Amino acid sequence: TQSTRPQRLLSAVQKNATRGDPCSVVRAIDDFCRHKEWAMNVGDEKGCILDSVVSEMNPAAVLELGTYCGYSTVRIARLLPPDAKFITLEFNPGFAAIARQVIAWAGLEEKVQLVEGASGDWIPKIKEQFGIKTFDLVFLDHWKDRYLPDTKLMEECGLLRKGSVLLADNVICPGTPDYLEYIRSSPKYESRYFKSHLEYTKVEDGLEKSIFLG
Ligand SMILES: Nc1ncnc2c1ncn2CCCCCNC(=O)c1cc(-c2ccc(F)cc2)cc(O)c1O
Ligand SMILES: [Mg+2]
Repeated sequence: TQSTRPQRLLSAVQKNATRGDPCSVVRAIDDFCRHKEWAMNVGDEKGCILDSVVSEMNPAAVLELGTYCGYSTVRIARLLPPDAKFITLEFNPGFAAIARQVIAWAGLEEKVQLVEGASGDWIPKIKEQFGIKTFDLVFLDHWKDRYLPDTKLMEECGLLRKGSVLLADNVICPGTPDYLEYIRSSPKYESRYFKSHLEYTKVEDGLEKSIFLG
């Protein structure tokens, strides 16, 4: 049977990366996506911006919306302190199955809790299910028309505290116009745009970093 792109990406990791070495997993995926098949990972250029935000925050609790193959999951988890809580939500079971194996190849399965389901269903249950009060960092990389409703939902569920950071991928391409309009005009957030490029291309894209002011 025909393999899927995530399956071919996983094969490239298993062939070219060293077990237990997150950086070699990141490099293997970037090489595969740049030279063999494009895939919608945050990529190396925006990934460095993600790294700097994670390192600067040293977060105790992180939420990722949209795991895909686990590329950004590995980038984030490799930088977290040992007792940090990291939840990543993936809607597509096929993607989740690949991501689990990519995360395991990197040796980071102990640091990540991959939950299968839709963000809108899970966000209201996170507090009770995972014993998390608030998130220090949320990385939004799922359906672009879910960024705004899910941000409002996280506010309503009390998952954000003064200083929580939302980092949103793809605010230019594919674009999240309603989210940008809200977050940049809301007095509850202080926002900054990090100009970059769509992963593995010359097309403009960027990350929007927004600090919740409470
Ligand atoms: N837990 C959950 N809840 C709700 N939805 C959930 C979910 N978990 C997953 N999804 C469903 C998200 C599916 C993938 C989202 N990402 C994207 O759609 C995406 C697309 C591009 C792209 C750009 C230019 C092009 F020409 C083509 C594609 C680039 C990116 O960096 C992207 O992140
Ligand atoms: Mg993305």
